[in-house]
Amino acid sequence: MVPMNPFLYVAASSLLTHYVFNRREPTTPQPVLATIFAVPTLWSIILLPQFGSPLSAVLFSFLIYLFVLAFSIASYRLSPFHPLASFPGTPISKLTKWWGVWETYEGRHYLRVHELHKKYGPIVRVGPNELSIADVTAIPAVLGSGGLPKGHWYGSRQDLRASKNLQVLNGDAHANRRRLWNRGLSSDSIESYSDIIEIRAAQLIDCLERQPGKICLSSFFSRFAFDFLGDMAFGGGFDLLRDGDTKNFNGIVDNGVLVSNIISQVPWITSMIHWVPSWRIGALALRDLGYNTARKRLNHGSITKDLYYHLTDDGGLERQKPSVTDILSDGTLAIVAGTDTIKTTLAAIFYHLLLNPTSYQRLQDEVDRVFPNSEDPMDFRKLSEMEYLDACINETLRVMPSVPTNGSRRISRGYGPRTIAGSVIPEETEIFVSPYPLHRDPRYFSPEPESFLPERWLKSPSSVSPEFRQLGPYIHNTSAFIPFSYGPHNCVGRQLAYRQLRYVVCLMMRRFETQFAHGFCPRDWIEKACDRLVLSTDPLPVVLTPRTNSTRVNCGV
Ligand code: HEM
Repeated sequence: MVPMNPFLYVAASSLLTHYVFNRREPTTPQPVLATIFAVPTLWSIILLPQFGSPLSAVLFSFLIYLFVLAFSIASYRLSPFHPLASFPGTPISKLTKWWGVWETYEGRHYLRVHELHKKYGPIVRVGPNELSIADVTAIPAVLGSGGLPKGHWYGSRQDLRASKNLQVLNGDAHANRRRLWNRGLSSDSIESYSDIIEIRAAQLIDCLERQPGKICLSSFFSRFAFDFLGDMAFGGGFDLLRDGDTKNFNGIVDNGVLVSNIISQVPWITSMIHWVPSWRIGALALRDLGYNTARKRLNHGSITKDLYYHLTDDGGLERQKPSVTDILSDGTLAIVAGTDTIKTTLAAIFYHLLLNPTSYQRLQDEVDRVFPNSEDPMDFRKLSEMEYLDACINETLRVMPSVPTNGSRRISRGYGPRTIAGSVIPEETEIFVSPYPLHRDPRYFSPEPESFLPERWLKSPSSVSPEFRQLGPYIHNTSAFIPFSYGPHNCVGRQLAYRQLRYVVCLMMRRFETQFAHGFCPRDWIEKACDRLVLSTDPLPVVLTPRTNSTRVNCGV
């Protein structure tokens, strides 16, 4: 029998669709698209006798169905009945994740989330089913061992047609792969990569000495990072300092990570990446760069004990050899994780030092004191004892962590609610614990948490200036300092990163006086830093002047 009131029937099927999707949240677009196409199509056939014209029946069914579905979803998400209703946030963030897509596209997502925390406090609803928590107690509870498994955010980091890389794995599979990475980045392995740091850093200085006038410092840091990573992980192969970025490796990484970062806001569309040509090209180019580089390395076999020597278990320490497809998928991760982070951090260190001449001078003095003879080799042990150098590096990673957001964790269905940072959080909630808002929280870093003040890291009271003490009460909670994340999924390259950063910064300070280039606007540079998982910055134009013995004396040695 034809229904008396077609509106009610179509509307009821919309509400039923919402109920079903709410109970069994789809993780791929296919069931969503199939349902919202199939249900109104069916109604238009049933209602055809009532409307006479097929066009009117189709229009009516689709309009009513989609309108009621959208209305129902929106009302539920904004209603007091939603499981996350008690958590503050803007109406738009409660309503949809598409605001996050836009902000991510613009690269401002990390700044918006920080603003939301400043306005609403430590727990903020940043999506219909997502919270951002900026509270130190959430770090072990969410990211620590015994914390939560990775959330849907990580799904978008995965090429669906390939093996999972280390970053997206969970549980035992992650622990097994991580063991290989741990060996490749253990203290002994890092010791063996020190020669590569020295050679590539010397080549960087050589290149810079040959550049007259204004140069883009970040571009040279990027070349250094690529060349070092290529030698350390794949036994060589990039040589950007020698040839320039002729194959556009930087562009490939930038485009590839932009795509996955946008998709990570709405991970259920990951499989649609292949429907949008520019996304597909960007993602595939990055995947191919990682695959081909790793494949070439595997074909050559292990000549030195590089990272891939350990990832392929050429030392024969595992009961079962890792599979080739798994090893290949880690190639892209190695490139993205080990190049952009170093480039951005080096550029950010110089940016902050140049903006703060007192800090620059104090670091210069320390460098000249520890290495008084400009030709002496730099001993890595001495570098790790340079308190002010580490203070500058840590302060940069605090105010401008090169990974400002981190991936999400999730309370899985069936595991019940969890109490985190004093609040009961229902299951099926995605949770972000991000460095950026934590590092700028006055409860953890004071005085002036938003300012670059390396002195806050100095341990002995005698090294802290009276000016610093006058700024206000001192709070320094390093438990809230997580630029390398925390727990079993933290950065496996942390120690290697410090080694590179210390060496390059110190060598640059020994060899050059650095100034911002004429006309450079520091404010624009920092405001344009975009979150692409790793912060992506504009070029950093500077002028370098080689230091002579007389300038060293003038600098207080
Ligand atoms: C300043 C430099 C660096 C910073 C700030 C940094 C930061 C991070 C962060 C925050 C994560 C966790 C990302 C997530 O939420 O999943 C991570 C993971 C990772 N990083 Fe780094 N990183 C740096 C340098 C490096 C270097 C030099 C390597 C060497 C190749 C490296 C390799 C990795 C790998 C393989 C992972 C994945 C670990 C896992 O999932 O178990 N990183 N890094």
